[in-house]
Amino acid sequence: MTAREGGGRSRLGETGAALGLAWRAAPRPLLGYTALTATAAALPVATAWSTKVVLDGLTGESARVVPASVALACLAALALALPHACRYLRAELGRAVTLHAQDRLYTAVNGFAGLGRFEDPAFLDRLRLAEQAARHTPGQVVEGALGVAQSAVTVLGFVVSLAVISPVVTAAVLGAAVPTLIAEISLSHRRARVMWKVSPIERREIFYGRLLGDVQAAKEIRLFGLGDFLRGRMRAERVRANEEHRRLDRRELATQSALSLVSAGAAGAGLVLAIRAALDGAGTAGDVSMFVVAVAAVQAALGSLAEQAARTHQELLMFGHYLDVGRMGPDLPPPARPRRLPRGGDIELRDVWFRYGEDHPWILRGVDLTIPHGTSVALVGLNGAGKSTLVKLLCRFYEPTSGSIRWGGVDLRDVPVEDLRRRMGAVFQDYMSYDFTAAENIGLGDLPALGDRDRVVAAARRAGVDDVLRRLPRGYDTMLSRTFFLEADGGDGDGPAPGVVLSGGQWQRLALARALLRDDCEVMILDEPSAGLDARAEHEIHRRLRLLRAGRTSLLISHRLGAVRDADLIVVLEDGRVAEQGGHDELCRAGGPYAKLFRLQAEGYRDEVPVAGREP
Ligand SMILES: Nc1ncnc2c1ncn2[C@@H]1O[C@H](COP(=O)(O)OP(=O)(O)OP(=O)(O)O)[C@@H](O)[C@H]1O
Repeated sequence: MTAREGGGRSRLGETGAALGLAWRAAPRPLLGYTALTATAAALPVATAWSTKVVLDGLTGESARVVPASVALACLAALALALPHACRYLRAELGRAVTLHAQDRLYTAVNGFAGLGRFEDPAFLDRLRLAEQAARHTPGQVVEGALGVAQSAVTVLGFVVSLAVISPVVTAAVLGAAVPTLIAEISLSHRRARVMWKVSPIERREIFYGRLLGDVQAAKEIRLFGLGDFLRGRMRAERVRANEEHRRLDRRELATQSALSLVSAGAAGAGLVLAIRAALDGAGTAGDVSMFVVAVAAVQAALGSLAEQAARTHQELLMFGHYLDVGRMGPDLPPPARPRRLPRGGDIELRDVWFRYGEDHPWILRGVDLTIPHGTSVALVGLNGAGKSTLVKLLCRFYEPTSGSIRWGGVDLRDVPVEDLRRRMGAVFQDYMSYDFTAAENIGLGDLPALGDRDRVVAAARRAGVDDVLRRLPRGYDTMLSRTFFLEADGGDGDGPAPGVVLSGGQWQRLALARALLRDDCEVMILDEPSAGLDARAEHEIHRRLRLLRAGRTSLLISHRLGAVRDADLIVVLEDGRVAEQGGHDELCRAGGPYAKLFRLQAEGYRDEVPVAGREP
């Protein structure tokens, strides 16, 4: 169990951080809310004293019945108005704090330059709890802290009032509240532990829920009849989570019922004593009223104090996850002495070893490779050979486990990662299809060009997708989504225009256009850029890419060897090592793995071409 789950750390720092965040997000609502809470804290004590004076006035023990009655009426009006004002300020505070906290959280998340953390289940659980905490916790901590302060002021006021009447009963009432406080804090620890425990369960449940509603998954789910299977799994996860929550609820029920009995016993005994004292002439009717109100109020305030303290404590445990994500620091250590990437250098991999984690197998086992500047290099190899992994290392999504990658002699680890990525363009195998308009889908490749329609169209032309996009219902402004409407369409009299779904190959060309938008990039990475294209489109794309590659370094991964044969250098990866490299003719002559693969593919094509004059 970690310190976070066990809650062994002091919560003082976290309280300070949450209050600081609330102060920075919304100082005025915070001040207003604090002032109203202070008023609400004093209200019950003032009301009880006014009631006592009125009652004593009615029985002839006091002459201040009229001013006390007026005060009572004013206090009643205030008691009615206060909750509404409090609710408004609380909501205002909550909105501002959520905005601020979420923004900070995702700024921190965007700061993680690598991919490793996003593949770590412990990090994903922490992030989920941090997201929850960002949405609710700072506001609830403020509410809880002020609630605790309010209850403490109320308790103090009544304890003083009660002590004037009976010190013994005061001690008994206070004593009965101590176990409540301890039990509530212990329960809050347990609640936080349960939340940590059910987090992976709930993440899986969310995953199943998303699958069941996902348009891309819908085809396979229906075809393979997976709906009930997935629903069953989702249900099973909820049942498991419910079981954990139920166990906790039962423990709470038992503890809190026992503690309520203790409190009720103390209050009953005190009441008997107060009535007997009044009957014996040792007190007034006002004293009895004061006593009854004070005991009830002290118990209620102590109960509320314990509950607020426990809830705040639990929120702080969750808030710890939020703070942890913010304090994680960079996943890729920034260079101690940053260096500039030289223009136009070769890229060299020197004895690069890589595995995704300590308990994962080696994927790259001592890769030595030079990618000369301005050349086109093709990377080929069987599935799982490590081609995409090598590309991910070039983009510095991960660091080599050992060895180094140099650009013009400069180790990539010595270069700020943003500088490196600014010099690169890429189409990944698992490219993104954003639920945005067609123009935005391309413009995201270079944000300054997002509103530059000429550049967007030029990139679409280069990727051979311009015609397709022009023919869409709203041209480049068509929403490429069946999930969202174009926001600007929301108020149209005819109703919003539905989005459009592109074909796989059209999406792929769009992804290519996105990469090509960065026309000044020095290294272009194309990981299977034509896997989804028809033969004519593939031929056309490769012709265009050859033109575009001129003068810049390109790295092409493809299983279609016909597409890579004109590359300046073909590199064959096998078992995490460079098995051979050279030009197409040279490798064919060598008769190694490339030649075998090429022959295999060529034979496949030969068989499909019917011989003229003969029936197939
Ligand atoms: N994020 C990851 N975490 C753990 N293992 C991974 C990850 N990504 C890839 N691998 C593993 O690394 C190996 C190489 O994968 P990689 O995607 O680099 O191969 P590839 O040569 O590009 O294959 P393909 O031709 O099928 O695209 C595979 O065995 C894969 O299971």
